[in-house]
Amino acid sequence: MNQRNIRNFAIIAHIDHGKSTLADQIMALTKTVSTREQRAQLLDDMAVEQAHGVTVKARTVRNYYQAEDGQEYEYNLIDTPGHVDFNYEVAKSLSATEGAILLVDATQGVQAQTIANYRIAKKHHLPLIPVLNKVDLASADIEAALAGLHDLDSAFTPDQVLLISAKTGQGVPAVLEAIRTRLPAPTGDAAAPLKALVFDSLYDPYQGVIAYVRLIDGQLKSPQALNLMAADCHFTSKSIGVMTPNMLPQTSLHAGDVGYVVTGIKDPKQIRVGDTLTSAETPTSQPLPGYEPAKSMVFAGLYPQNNDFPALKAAVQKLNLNDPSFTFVEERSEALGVGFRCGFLGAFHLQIIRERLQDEYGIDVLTTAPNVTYHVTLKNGQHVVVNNPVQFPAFSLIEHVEEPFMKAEITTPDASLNAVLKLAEQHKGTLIDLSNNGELVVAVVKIPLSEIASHFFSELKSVSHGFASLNTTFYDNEVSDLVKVEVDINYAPVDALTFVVHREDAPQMTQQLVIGLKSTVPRQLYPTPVQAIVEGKVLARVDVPPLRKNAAVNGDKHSVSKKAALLRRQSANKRRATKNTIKLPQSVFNTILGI
Ligand SMILES: Nc1nc2c(ncn2[C@@H]2O[C@H](COP(=O)(O)OP(=O)(O)OP(=O)(O)O)[C@@H](O)[C@H]2O)c(=O)[nH]1
Repeated sequence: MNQRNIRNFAIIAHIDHGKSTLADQIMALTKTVSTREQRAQLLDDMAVEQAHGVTVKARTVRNYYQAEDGQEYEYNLIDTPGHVDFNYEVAKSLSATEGAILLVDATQGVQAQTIANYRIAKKHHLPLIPVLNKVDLASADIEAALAGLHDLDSAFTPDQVLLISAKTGQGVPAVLEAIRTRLPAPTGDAAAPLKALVFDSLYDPYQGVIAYVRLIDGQLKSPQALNLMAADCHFTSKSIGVMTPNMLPQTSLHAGDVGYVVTGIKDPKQIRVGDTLTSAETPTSQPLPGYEPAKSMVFAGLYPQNNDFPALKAAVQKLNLNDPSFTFVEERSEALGVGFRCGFLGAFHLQIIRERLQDEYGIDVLTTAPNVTYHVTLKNGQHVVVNNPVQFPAFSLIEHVEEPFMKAEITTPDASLNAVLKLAEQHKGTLIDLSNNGELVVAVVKIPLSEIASHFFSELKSVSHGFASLNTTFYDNEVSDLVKVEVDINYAPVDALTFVVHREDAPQMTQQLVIGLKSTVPRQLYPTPVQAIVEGKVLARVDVPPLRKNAAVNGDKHSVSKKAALLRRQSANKRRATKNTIKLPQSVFNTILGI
C-alpha cells in the first residue's frame, strides 16, 4: 500500500472510558472481523483481561478502510491499556504511531488518566482527535465534558470534538474519516535500508520469539538475514505478516507498515523491546533512540508452589519478553527455597503477573509481601539500597532510612473531597496543591509509595463511590521512621514473612498479623508460638492451639501418670519440631498480603 494511504494510530483514554469497545467497533465497520467472529471485546483476549475487565497489553490490528474519497486506506490500530500501572505500555504503543484518538467518557468527563495519557502523547508530539464516548447514556453531560476537554487543551474546541457511542456505533464513521483527514501518513523512505522499531514481542512455544515491528524505513521480506542492533543478534526471519487480529502472513512489509516477524529465536533474552531491527546485509547507519527501561516501584518475592524452579524460570523469562516492565533476579529464601525477587510498576501489576503465570504457563507461585526500595544510611556512613526486607540492616547499625514518596494527583468530585483527603492523611499523605477543573477537584498529595502500593487505589474508589481517579509520579526519597518486623514460628524465624513498616503502625499491624496467622499456621501436636519481633522485642504473640488437648492445661480429667506421659510426649515433639520447620501453606503468606 502507498504510504499516503496508511495511518498508524492508538486510542488513549482513562480506564473504562471505552477504548476496547471502540476498537471492536472499528474492526466491525472495516469488516476486519466477520460478524461470525465478532464477540465482545475481541482485543482483550487474555484471561486476566477478561477476568478484571481491563486491558493489560497493547494490541495491534490492521484494518482496511474504504474512505469517502473512494480510496482504500490501511489503518493500523494499537489498543492501549488504561490502568495507572500500565502507563509504560501506553508510551511504547504511542512511539509506533503518528497520532491518537483521545477518548473521554461523556458521563465522567476528563479524568486523571486522560490527563496523564494526553501528556504522554504531547511528549511524542502526536496530533490528537478528541472524542466523547457514551453519548447514548442519559447520564452523559456533554456540555461539562466539552468544557473539560477545552480546559485540557485550548485546541479542543467543541467543533473539533466528535460525539459517539462506541456501543451502538453512532458517530463512529466520522471517527474513521477523521483518522484519515486529521492524522498524518507515515513519512519513511521505502528505498532506504531497513530500519524498524521493535515495539512489542511475545514468545510462542512452537515458533520462538515473535517481534511486533513498526517499519520506519525500507522493506522487510522473508526469509531475510536480519540484525537486532542493540543486542547485536543476527537471525533469519521465518515469516512475516500483519495482525488482523490473528496473524496473517505477507510476502513483504514496507516503510510505514506495522506487522510481526517470526524470528525463530528461542532465547527470550536476545530480544529487547525498543531495539532497532535492520538488514544484516545493508544495515541502517543510525539505530532508533529506543526506550527508557521502566522503573520498578514495588518488589516482591515469587516462589514456585511445587518447588519446580526451572519451570518458573522459563515462564518468567518468556513472560518478561512480552512484558519487559517487570524485573527479576534469583534469590533464595530459607522458608521457600529458590525463587525470584521481582520488581513491578505497581501492586496491580504484581497481581496481573501472578495471574498470567498461572493462566498462560500453569505455574502457581507463592508471593511475599510487596515492598518498596529503601535507602539506608548506616552509622559508619555506608549507604545500602534494600529491595528485600530480609536484607534490611540490624537496627543498631542504622543512622536513618529513606523511602520513595510519590506525587499523587487525585481527581475527585467536590462532594467526596473531604473523604479523599482524610484517606490520604491516614496514609501519611500531605496536601501540596488543590485546584479546580470544572466540577472536579484535583488534589496533589505527597505520599509514601509504600502506603499506596497495595490497597490505596481500591480504598480511594470506595470513599469516592467510584468517582475519584489517581495518577502518580515519583516525587523524592525522604527520611521515614521505618522498622523491620521479623516473624518467628515455633521460635524459628521465617524469612519470607519479614517486612518493613512505619514505626507508628508496627503495634497494630503485628497484632493483626499474629491473629491472622493463628488461623493459618497448621496446627501441631503442641501449642505453637507465633511472635512478631521488632528491634529485638516481641511486639505481638499468639499460640496456635495444638491439634489435641494440651496435657498441661487439660490435665484434670487424667490420672497423674497419664498426664505425665502426655506431657513427656508433647515436649519431645516440641524439641523435635524446633529443628524441623513446619511446612507453611500459601495462606500463611497471604495473611501478610491481607493486612
Ligand atoms: N452505554 C455505553 N456503554 C459503553 C460505551 N462504550 C463502552 N461502554 C461500556 O463501558 C465499559 C468499559 O468499556 P471498555 O471498552 O472495556 O473500556 P476500556 O477503556 O477498554 O477499558 P480498559 O481497557 O480497562 O481501560 C464496558 O462495559 C462497555 O460496554 C458506549 O458508547 N455506551
